[in-house]
Amino acid sequence: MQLAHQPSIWDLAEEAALTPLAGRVARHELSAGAWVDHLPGWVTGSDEVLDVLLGDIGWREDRRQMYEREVAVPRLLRWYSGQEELPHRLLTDAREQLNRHYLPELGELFVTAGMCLYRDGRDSVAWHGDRIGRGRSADTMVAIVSFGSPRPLLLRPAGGGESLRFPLGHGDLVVMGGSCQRTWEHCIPKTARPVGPRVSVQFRPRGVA
Ligand SMILES: O=C(O)CCC(=O)C(=O)O
Ligand SMILES: [Fe+2]
Repeated sequence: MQLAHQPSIWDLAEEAALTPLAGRVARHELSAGAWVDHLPGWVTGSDEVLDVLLGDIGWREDRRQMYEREVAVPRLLRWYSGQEELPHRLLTDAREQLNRHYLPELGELFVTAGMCLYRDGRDSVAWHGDRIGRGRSADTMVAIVSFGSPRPLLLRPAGGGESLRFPLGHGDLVVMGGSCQRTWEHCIPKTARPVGPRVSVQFRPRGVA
């Protein structure tokens, strides 16, 4: 006699998938030719992706050049050059779908994947633009897919001003485009609220960081 199939956690976990971008992603025009596209819930079934990202994928502490000086960055980093296979096929599919959607406007491909792990509310990144490389002088795009605990991405005009707040939850997409890296700054502020880990995956064209 065969035993009845016991449901396991794998039967309950929803398989990670992408939802369509076209006609659903909302564009927010900022000043000076900068814009932000936002699509909450772009990825469904994100738990299995987060599980992989929170595993041993080679996270390391890093230092990064910001504001013309080197500052300690309170978060862990993992960089994928574009040659190296990404740790979950959903991320490879995500880059492909972003390329199909944005290529006509961007004129080149998203290649690299920079990943940041914010272990808790004490991890953060200070106000900055992604201005190492071509983002300093030319329009470009940085596409961010967020997994895990929601954290807000704040944007303000470079040099200061009122800030805009984009909540980034599990499976959400935000794309910073146009002059955003030159004329605006962004940050992930610290929070005293008890928050779990968050992983940000940022796709950029070659030569933008
Ligand atoms: O955590 C994020 O989503 C943003 C990270 C970021 O701005 C950066 O690493 O340049
Ligand atoms: Fe950034």
